[in-house]
Amino acid sequence: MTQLSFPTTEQRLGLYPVVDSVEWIERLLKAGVRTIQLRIKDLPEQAVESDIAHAIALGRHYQARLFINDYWQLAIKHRAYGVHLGQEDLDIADLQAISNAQLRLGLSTHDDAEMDRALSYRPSYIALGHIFPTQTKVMPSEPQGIIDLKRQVARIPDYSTVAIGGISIDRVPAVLECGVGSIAVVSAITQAPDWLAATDTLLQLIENRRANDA
Ligand SMILES: Cc1ncc(COP(=O)(O)OP(=O)(O)O)c(N)n1
Ligand SMILES: Cc1ncsc1CCOP(=O)(O)O
Ligand SMILES: [Mg+2]
Repeated sequence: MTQLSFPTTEQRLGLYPVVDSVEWIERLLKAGVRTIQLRIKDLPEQAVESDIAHAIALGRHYQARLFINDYWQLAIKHRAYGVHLGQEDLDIADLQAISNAQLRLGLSTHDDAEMDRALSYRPSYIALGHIFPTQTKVMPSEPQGIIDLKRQVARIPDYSTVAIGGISIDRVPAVLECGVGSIAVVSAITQAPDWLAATDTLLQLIENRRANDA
């Protein structure tokens, strides 16, 4: 087997919205977001291919870092910037194919053992979480919390890291204090009464820049 190797990505990926439609991808790219994930769950490949292809084309147009969740074959086929996989996905995905295609790889971790496993693949980034309780995904484990996040980020100071799970705007300063390079959010944007205002505030807090008026 050839050695697995994945391209690096920025150590600080900044604000990282995770969304479930091309409409959200387009409006957030227009607003100035530059790291983003399309996360469509549990549909057959043929039902999602055109949305995935469209999202990847938009990512390219806006020169953004567009990650595809789960659907790694389609991400390879349409040449996405990167793929995000969880621990269960690792059991079935062909990492060699992702490496051969030179897509960036992001991996989820929930504890030290999962981080050790993830590090053995030398991915482009490591996601940590869920940090706080979340309504967006049913989680089998307890939230990690801030103290564990800080300890785990300190374990891998040279890695690109992403915190996810229950991160509301008011929790962002405490999460940034942990030294993490990126904050992934779903509901802080998609459930906000004013998504553009929320995106603007998150960009200011995390990247020290303003959103474009959409
Ligand atoms: C940035 C980021 N972190 C974690 C996840 C969760 O991935 P996974 O554990 O595979 O769960 P699903 O998202 O597939 O339900 C993520 N998508 N993005
Ligand atoms: C996909 C995912 N993986 C771990 S937590 C989570 C959902 C995060 O959503 P929210 O930001 O709304 O808590
Ligand atoms: Mg997954």
